[in-house]
Amino acid sequence: MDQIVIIKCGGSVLKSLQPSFFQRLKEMEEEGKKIILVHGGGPDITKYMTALSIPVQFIDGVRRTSGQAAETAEMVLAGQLNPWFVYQLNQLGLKAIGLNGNDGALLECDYLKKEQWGHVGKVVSVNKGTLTQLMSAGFIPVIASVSRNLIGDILNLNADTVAFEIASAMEAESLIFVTDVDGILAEGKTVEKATTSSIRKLIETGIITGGMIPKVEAALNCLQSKIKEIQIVGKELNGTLIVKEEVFS
Ligand SMILES: Nc1ncnc2c1ncn2[C@@H]1O[C@H](COP(=O)(O)OP(=O)(O)O)[C@@H](O)[C@H]1O
Ligand SMILES: CC(=O)N[C@@H](CCC(=O)OP(=O)(O)O)C(=O)O
Repeated sequence: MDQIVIIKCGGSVLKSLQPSFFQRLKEMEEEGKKIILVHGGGPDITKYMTALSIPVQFIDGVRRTSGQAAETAEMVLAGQLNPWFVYQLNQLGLKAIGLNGNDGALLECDYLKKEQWGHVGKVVSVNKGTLTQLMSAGFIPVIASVSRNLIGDILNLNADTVAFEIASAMEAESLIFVTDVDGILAEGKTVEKATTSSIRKLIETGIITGGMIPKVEAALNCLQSKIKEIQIVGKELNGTLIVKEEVFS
């Protein structure tokens, strides 16, 4: 079976991805790996919300999303960043195709908890067929983390969570989170290897906060599924490897 690699690019880093990143994608393709890209766009959504005087609120790295905030998220993610990213990839000779959760009925979504989070969505199911057909035709799917539910309400999806859901549904071999820091940092240094218990401790002690929380939670969920390799890395692709608890004999 094809080895599938999911790469999630955070909004924090999307616009400053380096040639080495795109080169690595090409190498992975040459190695016969199938790539799926997922992207966020938190900073740009915040920028446009601020310009439109829409209040911005994050709780543990997840945006509380009003109806207007959801409209902004859809405009920015599916209307602007996704075409921009697809364009960059195509320019470099990678055959990319842009999708949001609606395209090819890719993501079935519903409200996470409307009274608490507003228009934040959760992924109910992933349409594997949409992705496998595109990949068989030689495309790299590039997925924006926004979708609509069955009655057409816009749902803002955290891109780290979407990356995990896609990785899990596609039985991916690895999931790589690319962000604006070289992995999980503690006392100013990269934690090279993290396990469930070390991550829990770093959250409890307030070392992991904000936007790193959805990432490590997605990583911990990956450890429960069959995904073998999970990394959180910076632009140069150096960072933290997340592994199951080490067994000491
Ligand atoms: N222990 C930690 N190590 C590294 N980054 C952390 C940590 N705790 C919080 N963060 C924050 O998480 C941010 C990355 O998350 P986020 O801004 O949501 O990025 P992205 O847009 O890539 O998803 C870092 O820039 C940093 O400010
Ligand atoms: C519900 C929720 O938090 N949605 C995110 C979607 C974008 C995202 O996840 O962007 P990053 O990858 O840059 O963090 C948001 O509104 O910021």
